[in-house]
Amino acid sequence: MVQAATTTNSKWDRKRMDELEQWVAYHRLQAAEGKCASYIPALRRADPTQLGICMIEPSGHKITAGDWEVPFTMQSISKVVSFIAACCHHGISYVLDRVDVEPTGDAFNSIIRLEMHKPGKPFNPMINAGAITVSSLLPGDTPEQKLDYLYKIFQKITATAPVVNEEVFVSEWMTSHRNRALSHYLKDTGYLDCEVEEALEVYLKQCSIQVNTEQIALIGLILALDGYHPLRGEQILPKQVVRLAKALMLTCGMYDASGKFAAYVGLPAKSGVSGGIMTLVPPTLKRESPFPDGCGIGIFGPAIDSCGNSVAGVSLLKQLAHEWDVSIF
Ligand SMILES: NC(=O)CC[C@H](N)C(=O)O
Repeated sequence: MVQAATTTNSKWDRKRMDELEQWVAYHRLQAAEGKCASYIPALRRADPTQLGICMIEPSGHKITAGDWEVPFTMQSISKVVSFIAACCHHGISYVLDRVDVEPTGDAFNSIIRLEMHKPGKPFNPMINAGAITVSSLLPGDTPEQKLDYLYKIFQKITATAPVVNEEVFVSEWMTSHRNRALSHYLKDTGYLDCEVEEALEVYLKQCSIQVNTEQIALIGLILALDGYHPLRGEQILPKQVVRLAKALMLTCGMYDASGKFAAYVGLPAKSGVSGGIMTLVPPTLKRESPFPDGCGIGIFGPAIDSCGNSVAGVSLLKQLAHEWDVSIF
């Protein structure tokens, strides 16, 4: 049985919470530098001044600050879960025959490299082209069956049944011309395992799964522990698959800002255009670390920058990584 994450009140904990609250109050102001995504009409209405964070340790202990309970859609954070799901079913080499593991330095929805390189294999599963290929690889003959496989993995990690935000899904489905173009191109070059509209339905529904920072932090925690679920006391995902996913998060997870994020924060992370960021601190031998046993981190701050990353979220993470010395490097 999965225990609910708990909140304790030790002195040390109070200190970490107080620091986090102060940082959230400060970095919330940075949101003015960004804007809520507007190319998906339903995301336009988010409150750009919101910022929240949840951190979960292997004990289930939770540290939170700001707007951590606000629901948002996973968007590209879901790409990590679908990549893991496809690898769990097919094995790593089958998936990597169809999507590469190289960063692009281009925008997340860029189409340019598909035609510039032969064969037109998508560069990595964290950009839209690669993620749509991965969604098409999920097992099942229909979008429902493919999503069902993905939902089961989501549920195993978070102990909650995924809920798709239909409004966000429909809003993107109706306007997804670029993703449709990418999907047609992938179909033409043989990198789609089902029909265009089916792959798109799976991809856009997985992007529309509604979460809050706690669920995102929980997924991050399982990744930090190489697939081990400490609250279930069980290895729920294969170690090699999780390690590969983390390498991809580090090199490609923040799109064309992944290099800067690795340099200034130093943690594997994945962002989404709704303003979510999933990141994690692996267990460390440095016992003076505030998180020696590791932790998962979920962030929500809907004002994003030109790369599609939460402005306030990234700036909060820079301070947190610096002050608490949690970079993996
Ligand atoms: N960066 C993102 O979060 C992109 C996800 C979004 N659903 C899209 O395909 O455009």
